[in-house]
Amino acid sequence: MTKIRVHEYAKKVDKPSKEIINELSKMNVKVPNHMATLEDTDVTKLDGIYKNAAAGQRPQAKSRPATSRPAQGNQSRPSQSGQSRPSQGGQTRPSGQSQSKPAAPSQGQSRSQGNGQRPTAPAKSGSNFTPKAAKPTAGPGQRSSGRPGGGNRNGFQNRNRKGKQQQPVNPLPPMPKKEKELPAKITFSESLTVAELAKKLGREPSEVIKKLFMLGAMATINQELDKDTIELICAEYEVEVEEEIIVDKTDLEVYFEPEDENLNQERPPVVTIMGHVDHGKTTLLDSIRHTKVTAGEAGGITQHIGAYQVVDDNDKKITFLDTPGHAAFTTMRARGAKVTDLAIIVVAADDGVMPQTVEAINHAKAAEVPIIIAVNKMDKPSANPDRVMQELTEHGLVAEAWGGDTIFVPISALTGDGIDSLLEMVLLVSEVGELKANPARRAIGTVIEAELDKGRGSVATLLVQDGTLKVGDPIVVGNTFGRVRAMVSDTGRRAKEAGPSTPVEITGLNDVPQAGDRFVVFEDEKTARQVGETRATSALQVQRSEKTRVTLDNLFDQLKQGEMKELNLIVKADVQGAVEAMAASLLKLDVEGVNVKIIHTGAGAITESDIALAAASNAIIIGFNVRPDANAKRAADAEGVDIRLHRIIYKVIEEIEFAMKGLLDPEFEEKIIGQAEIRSTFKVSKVGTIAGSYVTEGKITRNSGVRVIREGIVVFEGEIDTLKRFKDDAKEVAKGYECGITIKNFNDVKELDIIEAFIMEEIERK
Ligand SMILES: Nc1nc2c(ncn2[C@@H]2O[C@H](COP(=O)(O)OP(=O)(O)OP(=O)(O)O)[C@@H](O)[C@H]2O)c(=O)[nH]1
Repeated sequence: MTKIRVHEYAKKVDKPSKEIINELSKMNVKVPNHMATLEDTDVTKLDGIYKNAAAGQRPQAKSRPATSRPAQGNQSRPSQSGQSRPSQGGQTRPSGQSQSKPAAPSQGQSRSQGNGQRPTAPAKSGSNFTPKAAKPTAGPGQRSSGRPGGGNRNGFQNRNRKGKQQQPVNPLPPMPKKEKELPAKITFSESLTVAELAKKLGREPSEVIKKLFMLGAMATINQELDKDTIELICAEYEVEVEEEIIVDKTDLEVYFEPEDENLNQERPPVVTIMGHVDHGKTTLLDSIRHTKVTAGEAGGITQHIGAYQVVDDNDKKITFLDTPGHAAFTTMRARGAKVTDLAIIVVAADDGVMPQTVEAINHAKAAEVPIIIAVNKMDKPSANPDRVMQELTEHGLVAEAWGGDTIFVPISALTGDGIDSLLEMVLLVSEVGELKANPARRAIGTVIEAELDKGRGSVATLLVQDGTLKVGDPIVVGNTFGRVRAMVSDTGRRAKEAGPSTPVEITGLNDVPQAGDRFVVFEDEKTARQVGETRATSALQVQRSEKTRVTLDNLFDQLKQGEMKELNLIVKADVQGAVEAMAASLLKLDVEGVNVKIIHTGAGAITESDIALAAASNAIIIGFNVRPDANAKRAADAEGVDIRLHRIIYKVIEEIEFAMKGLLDPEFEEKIIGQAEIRSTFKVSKVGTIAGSYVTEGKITRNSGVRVIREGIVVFEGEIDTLKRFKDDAKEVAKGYECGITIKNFNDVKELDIIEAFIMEEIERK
């Protein structure tokens, strides 16, 4: 509401400004002139006097229809109409007095005023009052019957006998507005403007402003109020207030906030086995799986889904993440530690602590995961567990036997010795960690592995970290979504549900998520779809903006480094894990002057869109265990896109490294410098055939390369042996001159052959 000036108000109520100024002065409000602005509080007071007119004509028009029942109005209308009744009854219409009263009910909106005035209208104009009322302001004079007319007349009377009028008017303002009931509670997020708060409270903004003023704060209607002020005002009204924290539904991390701990139950620990190459990770994982899983599952064939669960002799479960052990998979292993409760670090007793042992320790420490050291290969005569313990103290892992708190378990992954006690220790450590989850909640967890399966579509191995995942659940996985169509357990059996710490393979997603992505089950499919789609869109946007940023960075780098080169790669592999491992290794390639940029990665076949991207960005495509489909092959041929297909990771890396080094060699481009036409040939013993030529274009130089062209076909390409002008050797012969040319290792020159001379020029790298 903007502030109103005296003359504006006067116009509104159809009174002279002077009268308004007088009224104000009676209220002890001093205004200098008709241009003065009125405070909201003063307007409210004036409204108390002039409400009838101030309410404007529109409300009257609305209330018209009601006037057709003025007679019954008497019985039917409550309060205000009641007040007007006596006057109607007594003095009948003509009078201003009778109307002045109804006019007064200050805020009484259209309806109530209408009631008050109704009697006048019907009395004078009968049935035709309605149309007239539609043009309210026109002629108050003629339209004495119309509402505005009535209003005016009121006004006259007001003006004429202000004194008398004042009496009845003044008592009325106190007559409270029909105040809306206050709400029991209001909510807001971050802040509210005065107007918004007033609306929520069902009060006039002016009232809230007044309250603020009383509290010592000057505020305008559009002013933002902070949390404290909102609380203060609400306290004044005794209304409960609550700040709503706006939750980003699409942020999956939000769902990982711990819920009510009382509902939590014990859950199996999730364990990752890490260690140096050849120290026995795979053997240990296999050994555990075979002794425990297959023993329990009579004849069951364990399928590889990136994780499995074992049950110990006391029916306690342990989940193992079967992360690949190759050094190139560091990325995935590091990620494995994120969902891991406990890390077993395998150290071969005959080999001791090696670089990757240290790396593994650092990953586990970074993830704040307890470590158990499995001293492996104890069956070997060369096993020296003391050395392992000794070496590990340097990395802050001191064995219990030596006064520290790190558990060391001597084992032989090969013979199975010590594995039971290793599992026992795992359970012991996890008991201390009090691993809990609430099987009753909707599932959340992490993707361990995902791939595109020809028959089944997107297949993802999920680790349920909390809650229970069920077939049919609407789910968002990373930037993909869907409904859990089918679930397969680590033992290859169909499952209907999977509780906390259970790995399970699911189908039903619209796309292939990435290893390490979070998943969340939603209440309904619609929400899941919305969240999934929003995430996919924003991921795409981020990807796009990153791409632009990279280009800008490159520009800067190029300026800085003078000659900066980049190798754009697109990496496709059969499984997401391999994609990531390869991408990580490729990014590590360190060839001076060349930057590797992986512009796109993905699991699945090489597609036409990959080719399009490669063509647009001048990229090479690396395919690991995948092939381009027919369309992609055609497109690649057409666009000249280079696709490298491999089955062994290190070969990929080697090849790219080699190519990168090759890229550093200078690049040359052929430049044709001239042409000569052979006019005659001379055979000279010892020298060979001399081509007597006439230079028709450019020049022929002694050191240029030459091509012999016969009827448009290149018959030979080589170097000049001798270039003579008459009997003398010449360095170069220009256009319009004759010369004798012999070509190295080529004597089959013929008359009318064209000799094209070219040089190889070094070109600047792009
Ligand atoms: N004697 C003996 N040999 C073992 C034991 N554990 C593993 N090996 C052998 O050590 C070699 C390497 O074992 P892997 O299990 O492949 O080792 P890894 O750590 O998984 O190796 P990467 O997968 O290459 O990282 C294999 O030849 C195993 O048979 C053990 O307890 N005793």
